[in-house]
Amino acid sequence: MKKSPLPMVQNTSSKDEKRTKKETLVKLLRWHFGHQEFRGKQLEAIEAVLSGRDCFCLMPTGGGKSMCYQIPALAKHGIVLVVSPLIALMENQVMALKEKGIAAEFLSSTQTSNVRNKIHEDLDSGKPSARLLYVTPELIATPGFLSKLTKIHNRGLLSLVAIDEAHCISSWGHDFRPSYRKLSSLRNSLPDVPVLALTATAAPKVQKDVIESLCLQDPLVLKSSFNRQNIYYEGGFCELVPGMEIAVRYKDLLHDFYTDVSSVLKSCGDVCAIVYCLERTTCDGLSAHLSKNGISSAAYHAGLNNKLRSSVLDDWISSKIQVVVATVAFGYDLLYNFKLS
Ligand SMILES: Nc1ncnc2c1ncn2[C@@H]1O[C@H](COP(=O)(O)OP(=O)(O)OP(=O)(O)O)[C@@H](O)[C@H]1O
Repeated sequence: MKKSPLPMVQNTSSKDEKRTKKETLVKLLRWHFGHQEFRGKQLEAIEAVLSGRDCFCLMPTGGGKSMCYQIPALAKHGIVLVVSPLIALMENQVMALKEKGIAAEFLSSTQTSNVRNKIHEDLDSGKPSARLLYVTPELIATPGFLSKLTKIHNRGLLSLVAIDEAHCISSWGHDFRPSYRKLSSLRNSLPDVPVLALTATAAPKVQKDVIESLCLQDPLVLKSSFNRQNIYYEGGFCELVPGMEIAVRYKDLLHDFYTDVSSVLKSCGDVCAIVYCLERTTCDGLSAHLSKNGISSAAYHAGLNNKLRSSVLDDWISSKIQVVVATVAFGYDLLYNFKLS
């Protein structure tokens, strides 16, 4: 169902008007997304970009980063351009927005030329219906697309550029993507469009690199707390605390961490689990220990060939095995190669 539009935010400055602005934004949040209040630094980020200021926003995974550009798309005339590293993520977000009656599109090589042409026609029209346009950094790097963006901007129709997973721009980050570095061309071509960089990667080196590479000007830097209420830090060896979902224990204080992991898993019952380790040899050793103790498990790391990795992943997803003992290669493959792309 398509909802009728709510009032746009006006560019005003007095205290009363500021309150009205906030109320309007909260109304948009409730009306379109059904959330009662903004979380963490969302409102600050939204207000910053709506006032035309660049913003660097650090929020934990699942912290609600997308709201920081989705609300501005509804609050202001024009299009919000969202740069996202994964087609699967773009597709998911666009689908979810369309279900809420919000006009959003993505452009990717996976679409038929018919679909792409329709989106381009909409963008070329003086009054595009799309409020959010999701694209990959590779598309931004093409001269044709950049000149299209410039035309949209010259018609006063580009309100914000949001760079999701902005840590991909930094070679210090864990997901470096060379095409992200070319995003600096956006600042040159669209000098007065505010840029919002969003990431969950907290390293100061990465933050500095993102801000410099994107040529953010006097950005508002926002950092949400990464403290999770459901994570409990233990001083020594003890049992999982009732009501707490996760307990953190110091490995060095444990007599035998293989045995400890094994008994924690057993106490959790018939649940599936991922145990992350820093080294491949630890994955192999711990997985063998768990299997010997009656917990069906397999190791997963970059030292195994693709076929074996894929079959471990399938076995875990289909619950044939209960536990995967993995290096970070597991999360990366899951997201980028096998199931979600
Ligand atoms: N103000 C809010 N109140 C309640 N729920 C919210 C609020 N903002 C966002 N959410 C919900 O939080 C969840 C995570 O949001 P979102 O996907 O934007 O997080 P994210 O920070 O982009 O995560 P990721 O790092 O995985 O990309 C979603 O289900 C979203 O609807």
